[in-house]
Amino acid sequence: MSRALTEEIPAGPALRLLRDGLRGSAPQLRRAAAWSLLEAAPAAAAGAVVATALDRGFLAGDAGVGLAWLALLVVLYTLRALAERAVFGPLAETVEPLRDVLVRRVVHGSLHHAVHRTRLVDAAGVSRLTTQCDGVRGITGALLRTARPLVVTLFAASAGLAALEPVLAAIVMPPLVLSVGLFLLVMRSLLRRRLALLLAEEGLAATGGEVLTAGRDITALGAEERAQAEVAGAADAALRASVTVAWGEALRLPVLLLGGYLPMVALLLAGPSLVGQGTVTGGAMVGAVVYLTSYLIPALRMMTGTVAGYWCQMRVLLARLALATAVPSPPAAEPTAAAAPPDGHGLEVRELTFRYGPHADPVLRELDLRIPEGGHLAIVGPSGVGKSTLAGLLSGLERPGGGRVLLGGRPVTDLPEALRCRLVALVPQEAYVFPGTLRENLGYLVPGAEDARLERSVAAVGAQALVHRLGGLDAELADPAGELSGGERQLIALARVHASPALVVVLDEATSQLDMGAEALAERAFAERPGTLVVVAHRLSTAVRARRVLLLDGDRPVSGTHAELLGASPSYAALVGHWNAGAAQEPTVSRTGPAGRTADPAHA
Ligand SMILES: Nc1ncnc2c1ncn2[C@@H]1O[C@H](COP(=O)(O)OP(=O)(O)OP(=O)(O)O)[C@@H](O)[C@H]1O
Repeated sequence: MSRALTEEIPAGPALRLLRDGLRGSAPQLRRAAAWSLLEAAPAAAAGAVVATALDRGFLAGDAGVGLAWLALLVVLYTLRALAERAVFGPLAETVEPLRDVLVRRVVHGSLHHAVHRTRLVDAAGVSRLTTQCDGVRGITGALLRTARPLVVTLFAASAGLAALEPVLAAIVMPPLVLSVGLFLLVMRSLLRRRLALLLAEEGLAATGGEVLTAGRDITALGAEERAQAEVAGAADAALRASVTVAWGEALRLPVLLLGGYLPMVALLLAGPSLVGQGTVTGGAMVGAVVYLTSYLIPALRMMTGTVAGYWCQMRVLLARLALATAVPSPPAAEPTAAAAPPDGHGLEVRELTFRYGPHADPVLRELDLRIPEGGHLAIVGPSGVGKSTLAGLLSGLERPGGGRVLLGGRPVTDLPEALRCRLVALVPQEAYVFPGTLRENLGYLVPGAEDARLERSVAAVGAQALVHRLGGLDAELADPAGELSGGERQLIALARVHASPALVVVLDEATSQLDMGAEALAERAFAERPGTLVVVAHRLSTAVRARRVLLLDGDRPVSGTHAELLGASPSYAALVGHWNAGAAQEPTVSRTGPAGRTADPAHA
């Protein structure tokens, strides 16, 4: 087995994931263990009961006594059936929370990778992972149903045999203990071989699937031989892995022979002379055989077969989940730097460079920009030039590839996340309104806020009519995406951020679905709110209202007031011309905007 393969299925994270998933289920597992003791009653007593039934009943010529003792077995098996039934409750209460923990990990990990773009996350991948969570739940349930009674049976039958006749236990136990030890030793290699087979089979299925779906392309490119070689290679690998597993499985035989059949032969060889000498009774001999054949040998067979198989599948699934959901632990912050709050809420961008992939062209290249505390900047530029990217960088959601983004003199991405989320709010174009009451939605960034504060923000951004129509702050939004228009959702998101304590607000086309009047009102509300405001402009009027405008235009970003840029930048003038042409469809844009606020070139 290759080293790479073993590394692909690390045990540590898989076992940690299982431990985390079972952490809250200790009481349920204790309850299941308690029922297991009752379940073990027949395994502990069967040999002794049979021995007594023989010695005192059937062999002593009193069949009634023998039958009475055998009736005790019926009682014990009935108790075991009741215990088996009762154990399902705690088992369900164990495996369901385990599944929930795993699904939460999947969601958390997927969101983390999607947000930080550290891994490609698609719906099919997430759904595959949640199916694997179900797999772990099922196998854990199966393991708890099989491995738990198996262990209990091994101990109970051994103890029963020792109590029945120590001489016979001395014959049976040493090879049995040796075989269990041997199995635990070979289990590791068996597990590795089964894991290798599973991976090889998956590899074969994946290669075969790819070749089948790309059949036309393969024919068009004349790549039949190569495709055939790839499938044949994967099939060979699966075949080799199967042979290795078969050899590994063969190890079960010596384990069974040593632990099960060798004691049986020893009992049969030693039995007649022991019985003849009167060292043991005939009933005890039969009782020992009952322990061995009815409990110990089946338990050994189960341990080396079914349980090992379940455990192997479980390890694979858990390892997959652990790898897929692992998120890097946040870098340790410098203690003093992390503690220092930013000095004010002005933004400064120094030689900022950003690209989405290591080999992609930079979206932003060595950009310099200053937005003083309380400043109001509009970002404009053609589609795809990097406006939203810059908005994400200013908010600290993206980490610069080169250069720095400083908030109050401190790199914005270095701020403790809770502080950054309190200080900076980004409102994207796609407003998110979640199912819940309007109050919960509006107060999401200020938990426990008084209604008056929320209502002030609602009024400021012009959402009163909407809130009134929905039925006030208590109104329940069951399906916001279905029952609210895009513009209405934007109004709620705007009011939510307006009510928040954020000192830096970045609106990324956050008013794009409002009409011009509503947009002007909302922007004025934010301009009048204390703090620094950055608006990615959807319309010319936004740029006109801002104190300063940044035009992103390829490698030559320029900034100034609207009037300055109109005179100095042909690109800006062209953009304005283009906007004006588009605005002819909409109500006229005045120089001061509907809110009557004149752009002030004197303030940056
Ligand atoms: N997650 C991403 N991965 C790779 N490339 C991206 C990603 N997001 C954006 N880009 C690319 O980066 C460039 C800038 O995108 P951005 O969304 O910042 O532009 P924009 O100016 O806001 O565009 P628009 O006005 O159309 O919203 C575009 O070429 C875009 O395709």
